[in-house]
Amino acid sequence: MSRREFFNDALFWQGQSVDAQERERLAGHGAAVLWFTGLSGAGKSTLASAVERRLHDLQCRTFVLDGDNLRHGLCSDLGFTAEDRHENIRRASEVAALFVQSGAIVLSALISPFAADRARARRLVPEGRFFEIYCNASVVDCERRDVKGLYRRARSGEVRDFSGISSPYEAPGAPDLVLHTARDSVEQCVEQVLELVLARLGRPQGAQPA
Ligand SMILES: Nc1ncnc2c1ncn2[C@@H]1O[C@H](COP(=O)(O)OS(=O)(=O)O)[C@@H](OP(=O)(O)O)[C@H]1O
Ligand SMILES: Nc1ncnc2c1ncn2[C@@H]1O[C@H](COP(=O)(O)OP(=O)(O)O)[C@@H](O)[C@H]1O
Repeated sequence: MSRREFFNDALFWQGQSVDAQERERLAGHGAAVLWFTGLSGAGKSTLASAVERRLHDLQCRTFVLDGDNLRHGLCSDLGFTAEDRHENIRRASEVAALFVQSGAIVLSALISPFAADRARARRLVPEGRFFEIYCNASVVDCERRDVKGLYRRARSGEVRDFSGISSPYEAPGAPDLVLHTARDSVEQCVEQVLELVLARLGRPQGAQPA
């Protein structure tokens, strides 16, 4: 990046004015947040990593944010009370915004049960760069999968404050995309995500419509 490009980027991110042409050029880089939300077991991690693989094939730079890399480090002091979840999502949102500034596509795979927290995450990135992707699978469907055995432990009371059972999950009212993960296959859901992202951000060279 030249000094001029760097300077313009800095102005852009400080919210100061750059001329329209320059803004257009900056908007041309593919940075964005794909914010997957849904119950535990709804398919967020599976889809975030499958979409990430496809984006790598398109030479996009990506970063996945999920419980594994956040709750073991940056958020290791947090549990699952509403207060701790607000803070978890606040930190994740700030990290996502930083990665967007670096030009990456961030794929967030957190339950993020509260609409207000997701709305704040959206506000931290430039307009049109945040995609709320609702992995829509019911408690019944997720419990049937019970990928990690957590539903069973939540039903027995061993795990407390469990989303969808003993802690609320606010489904998105107007998400950018709804994936019916108990109806459609992983491959079908991945195609739906890519279609949305490529349509809104523009196709990197070599990307073909599905
Ligand atoms: N009480 C309770 N409720 C929900 N989830 C629980 C709980 N305890 C542990 N886990 C595991 O933690 C993962 C969810 O962490 P998140 O950071 O995504 O949660 S949140 O966004 O702050 O609500 C979640 O991961 P996923 O299953 O991938 O969603 C669970 O494996
Ligand atoms: N369309 C689909 N999208 C995502 N996952 C699916 C789909 N169909 C079946 N699955 C399965 O559901 C499970 C979802 O688990 P996971 O991705 O860990 O969910 P989450 O990250 O939301 O907790 C996986 O075992 C996955 O193979």
